[in-house]
Amino acid sequence: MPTENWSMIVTVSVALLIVYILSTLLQYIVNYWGHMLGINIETDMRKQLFQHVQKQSFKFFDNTKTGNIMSRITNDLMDIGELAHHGPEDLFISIMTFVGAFWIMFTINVKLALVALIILPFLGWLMIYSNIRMNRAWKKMYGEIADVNARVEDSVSGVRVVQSFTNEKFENQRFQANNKKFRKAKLGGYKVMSFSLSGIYMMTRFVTLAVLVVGAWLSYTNQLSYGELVGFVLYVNVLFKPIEKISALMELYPKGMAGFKRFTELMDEDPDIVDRKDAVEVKALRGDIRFEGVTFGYDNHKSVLQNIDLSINAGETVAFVGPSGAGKTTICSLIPRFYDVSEGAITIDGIDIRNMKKESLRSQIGIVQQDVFLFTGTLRENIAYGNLNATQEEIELAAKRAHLESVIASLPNGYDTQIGERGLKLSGGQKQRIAIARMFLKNPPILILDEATSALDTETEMIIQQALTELSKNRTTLVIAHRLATIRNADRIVVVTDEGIAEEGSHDELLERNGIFAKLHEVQFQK
Ligand SMILES: Nc1ncnc2c1ncn2[C@@H]1O[C@H](COP(=O)(O)OP(=O)(O)OP(=O)(O)O)[C@@H](O)[C@H]1O
Repeated sequence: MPTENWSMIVTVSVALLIVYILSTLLQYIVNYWGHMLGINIETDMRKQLFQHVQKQSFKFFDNTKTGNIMSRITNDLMDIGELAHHGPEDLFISIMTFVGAFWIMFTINVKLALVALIILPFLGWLMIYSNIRMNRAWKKMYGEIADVNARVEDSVSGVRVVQSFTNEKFENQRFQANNKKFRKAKLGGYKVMSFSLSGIYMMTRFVTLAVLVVGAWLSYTNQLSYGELVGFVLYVNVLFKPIEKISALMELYPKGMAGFKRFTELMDEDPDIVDRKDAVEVKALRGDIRFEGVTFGYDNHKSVLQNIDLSINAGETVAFVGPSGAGKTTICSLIPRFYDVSEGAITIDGIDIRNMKKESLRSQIGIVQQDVFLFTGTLRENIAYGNLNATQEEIELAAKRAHLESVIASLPNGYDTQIGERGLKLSGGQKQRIAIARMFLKNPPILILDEATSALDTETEMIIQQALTELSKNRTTLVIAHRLATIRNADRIVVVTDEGIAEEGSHDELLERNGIFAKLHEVQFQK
C-alpha cells in the first residue's frame, strides 16, 4: 500500500479523533448546562412558591392540608426542570429536521411528497387531543399524590393516637384508598399516552406504505426513477425521527405543564392579610388595646364574635375565661392580625392595626401557645428562635429567667443537645419554659399567653407561674385562662360566652357579683 495513503489514513483518523473528543466535550457541556438551566428554573420556582406560602394567612392554612402544600412545593415541580431543558431543544431540532426532510422530499417528487403530507393534519389532531387529555390526567395525578402525601402526613404525625387506638388497619385502608386513586389517575395518563403513541406509530407506518404503493406506481408510469424512490423512502424515515422525538415529549410536556398549572394556581392565591399601601411601621408600642364594635367569623355565614367592645390598658394583665368554644382564643388571634375583623376595628395605642405594617405589629406581640412547637435542632437554636440575633449571653439570661437552668444542666450536651422532631425528648413543662425563654429574648410589649390545659405537677406549675409572672412584668398581658392560678394574678377578668363579653372585673368583684364567673369558680374550686 502506498505510503501517502497511510499518511492520509493517519491524518483522517487523527482529525476524526479530535472531532470525536470535541463532540464528546460539547455533548457534555450541552447536557450539563441544559440540565443546569432546567434545575435552576425548578429551584427558582420552588423558592418563589415557598416564599408565597409563607405569606399566606391562617385562613389558608386552616383550609389547606399540609401534605398538599408539601406536594406542590416538591413533586409538582420535578418535571418542570426536565421540560425546560428538553422541551425547547427537542422541539427546535425536530421542527428543523421535519421541515428540512419535507423540503427535500418536495424537490424529489411533489406528488409523492403530498402523499406523505396527508399525515400532518391527522398527526396534529392526535397530538393536540392527547396533549389536552394527558394534561388533565397528569393534573389529576398530581392532585391524587398530594392527597397521598396529606394522608401520610396525617397518619405519621398522629401515629401515637393511631397506635394507642390500635387503628393501624383502618389507617392502612384509608391510605390504600388514596393510593388506589393515585394509581387510577396515573394509569389514566398512561392510557392516553399509549393510545397516542400507537396512533402515531400507525400513522407513520401507513405513510410508508402509501409512499411505497404510490411510489411504485409512479415508477411504473415512469414519473419517478428507482433511485428517487429509494431516496424518498429514506427521507420518509428521516421524517419519522422528529416525530419520535416529539412523541417522547408527549409524556414530559403535559406532565411539566400540569405541574406548572398547579404552580400558577397556588401563586395566584393572594394572601388575604397584606399591608395597606400607607401602613406605618410601629416600634415600642405602649400596649393600649381597644376593640371597637368588633364582629368576626371564620366563615362569612357565622359570626363567632359579635359587636365586641373591650379596653385593655397598657401594662394590664387581663385573663379571659369562659366556656369552651366561646371565642377566647379568637379574640386573641385578632390582635396580631392572624385574621382580620369583619366589622369594627382593633386599635393599639390609638392606631388601627390594619394601618400598621404586619411585620412590625407582630414584632410587638409575643405569643406563648399551649402546644409549644420545637424545631429540630439544638436547644440553643430553639431558644434563639425568639430573636435570631441574640448573643450567647442573652440566650443564657433568657434561659435563666425562664427557670430552664436545671433542665439544661441535666441534658447530656447542655445547650447543644439536639431536640428531636417536635421536641419529643422534652416534657410539657420543659417545652413551656423554652417558649417562655423565647419570649424573654423577643421582649415584646404585648403578650398573649394561651395557658396550657394539661395539668403539670405542682412544683413545675409553680416554677412556670413564677417565670410567667416575671415575663408579664411591664407588659400588656392577655391570658387565655383555663386554671384559676393565673386568674388570681390578673388585674382584670373578662368572661366570654357565646353571647359575647358577659362579665368584666377583678377576681373579687366578679365573685361578689355571683354571676357566671362565680359559678365557674365554684365548679373549679370544688375539683
Ligand atoms: N380556625 C378556625 N376555623 C373555623 N372555626 C374556628 C377556628 N378556630 C375556632 N373556630 C370556632 O370558633 C369558635 C370559638 O373558638 P375559640 O377557639 O376562640 O374558643 P375558646 O373560647 O378559645 O375555646 P377553648 O377554651 O376550648 O380553647 C368555636 O366555635 C370554634 O369551633
